[in-house]
Amino acid sequence: MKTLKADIYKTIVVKVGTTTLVHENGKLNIAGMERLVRVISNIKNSGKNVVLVTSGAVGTGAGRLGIKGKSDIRIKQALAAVGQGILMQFYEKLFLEYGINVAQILLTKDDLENGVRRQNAFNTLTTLFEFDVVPIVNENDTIAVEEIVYGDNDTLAAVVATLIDADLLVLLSDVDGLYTLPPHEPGAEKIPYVKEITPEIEAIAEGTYSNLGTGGMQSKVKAAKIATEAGIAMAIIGGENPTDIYNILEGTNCGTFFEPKSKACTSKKNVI
Ligand SMILES: Nc1ncnc2c1ncn2[C@@H]1O[C@H](COP(=O)(O)OP(=O)(O)O)[C@@H](O)[C@H]1O
Ligand SMILES: N[C@@H](CCC(=O)OP(=O)(O)O)C(=O)O
Repeated sequence: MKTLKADIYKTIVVKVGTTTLVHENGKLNIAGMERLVRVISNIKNSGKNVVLVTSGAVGTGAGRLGIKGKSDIRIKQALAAVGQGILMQFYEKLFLEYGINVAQILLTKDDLENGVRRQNAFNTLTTLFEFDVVPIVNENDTIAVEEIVYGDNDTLAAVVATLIDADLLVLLSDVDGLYTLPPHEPGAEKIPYVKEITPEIEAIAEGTYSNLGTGGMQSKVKAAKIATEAGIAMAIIGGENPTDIYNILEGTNCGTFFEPKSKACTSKKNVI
């Protein structure tokens, strides 16, 4: 099935979830990260702007310190502070193998809703594009509590995509799309194309989460709503096969594709 024409995607936000980056034991999935970095580097070399929104700081920190099970917010913040550096060190090493420069950007909800800070985030991201750098974004977990937290990077990625007026948002997860039921349940079937996010689509996203992930499918559908309403196409694909991003860029459907509303009908949110 065909989706949209490839060359319309000039600016792409790729979000990768903890489940793709970190093994169940908290150690980094080196092969998974290498595959992802190779694909992003190649897309960057083809002349596109790419932002990588990465999760995995809490999971990586927990693996390094040997902390198991679900933790409260204070512990998670400390684990994220440990894990973020480990993640960035790894990304730095892998991207450099392909000659790609990266930058770390840590944001909170407050930053993206406040006019001056939002403008500064926009300026930094777009200037990094001018320098051909891949910005690597995560939530600033140290200070992101309750009122100012997105809590899941799916929403953060969608808001970043609207900030920079991206053309495409791709979410990589441990599941290769949105299913009619939680995917381990009998009879669950993948939904390849979502033309409109109806209450029925929102309802099927409520369900179980993986052990490591945060928002589950619910936050991915919420992200799709934010993105498509801003005229940005979105896809959910399996994190094990990041080369599927090429298929989406070529207009071939894989995973679940969410059709964007017409950009002409949406306001440009980055004009401040
Ligand atoms: N209808 C559904 N379709 C697909 N996945 C679902 C559905 N309902 C619940 N899920 C769960 O959502 C999980 C993916 O979200 P999450 O754990 O947050 O992963 P990630 O770390 O990739 O963001 C899957 O492991 C799956 O079990
Ligand atoms: N900021 C957190 C990410 C939380 C999150 O959204 O995780 P996930 O559901 O795996 O994308 C971290 O780096 O661990």
